[in-house]
Amino acid sequence: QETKILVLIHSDNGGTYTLAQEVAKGIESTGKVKADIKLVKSSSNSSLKDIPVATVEELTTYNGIAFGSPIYFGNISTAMSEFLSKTVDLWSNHALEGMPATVFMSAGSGAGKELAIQSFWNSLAVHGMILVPSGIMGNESIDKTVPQGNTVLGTTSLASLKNVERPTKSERYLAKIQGQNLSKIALALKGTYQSSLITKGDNQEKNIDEVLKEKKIELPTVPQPAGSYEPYVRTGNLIFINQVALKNGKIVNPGKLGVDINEKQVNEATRATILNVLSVLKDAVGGDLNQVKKCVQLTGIFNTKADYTQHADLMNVASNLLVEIFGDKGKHARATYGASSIPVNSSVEIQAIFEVE
Ligand SMILES: Cc1cc2nc3c(=O)[nH]c(=O)nc-3n(C[C@H](O)[C@H](O)[C@H](O)COP(=O)(O)O)c2cc1C
Repeated sequence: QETKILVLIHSDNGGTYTLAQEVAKGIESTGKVKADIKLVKSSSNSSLKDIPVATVEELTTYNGIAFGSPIYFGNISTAMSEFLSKTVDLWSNHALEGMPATVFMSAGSGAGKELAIQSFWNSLAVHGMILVPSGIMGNESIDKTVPQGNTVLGTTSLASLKNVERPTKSERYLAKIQGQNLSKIALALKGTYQSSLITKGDNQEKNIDEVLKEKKIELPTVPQPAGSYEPYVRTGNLIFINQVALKNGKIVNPGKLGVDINEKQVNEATRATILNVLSVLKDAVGGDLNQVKKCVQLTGIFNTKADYTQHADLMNVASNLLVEIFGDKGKHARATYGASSIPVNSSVEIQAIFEVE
């Protein structure tokens, strides 16, 4: 299986992103690891707007994570902190334990730069991640005639010192070798800890009810049809299901993305929708989800504005959950698109086809 490292960042003005690009180059310089740069939240900044947004669920699919954020008051930035606060389920499932991580940060003056990385490390230590420091790696080669953002914990960049280009050449160099170091450690640790890369395979043998219990995923009651149709149709070994974001008789976060609701709210609605799909699927296989042989195809329809293009990121919430539950059997073909309206003002509709025994 391919070795992949996530470079997970928040950036306001692009400083963290510039460092992230160097970290990614360092990761890929080993020739054996692919680096994906993703944001913790979407950005309208022109240099950042095309970077994909990561989901919490996908963190476990990587072999290591390089975290990067601006320093806010000697600490993690607010957006990064918010993202980390959503990883409670991963934490209680020990999902990131033993995975290597490193931290780099973009500073203004550099005030509290080591404190900020150390504080970032607190959260990663609670997750049981293997923290990879920089030590004095590369310090012999940096330009000491100007202040640099080198720290023993990880690279920073002193963005507000204007007499030289920032991040400096030296800071970019340090970021690159920090990435390279993480890459080597990720390769060495690959397969030594229980990431979903391993459990995914295991899940194929595991009882799906146990997987759901372990992951604290509760399936809702089967939604009843709101019109002249069946909740599912089985033809041969294929089951066809269509659902919207109905939960306890109400639509979760109704409306149009970018007008009534934000991406996070659509993500919640998408999770509710795919859980409805699974609930109907369970009903269709007489209560035994172990009979599912394959998720064949998902189609995700989102209520978006005409110029919206990030449907694929929205749909990953559903796709990743299926892989998390069913392992390789959960991998599927997929289509996503935008619609100007969806029945009962749901922000999302999911169509699914499963092959069963
Ligand atoms: C609320 C806030 C607090 C900040 N606190 C610090 C700080 O304690 N130390 C520091 O060096 N820079 C501080 N900065 C400056 C940012 O770290 C700096 O602008 C950083 O380069 C932004 O990274 P970016 O270019 O990726 O957005 C702060 C900025 C903000 C908005």
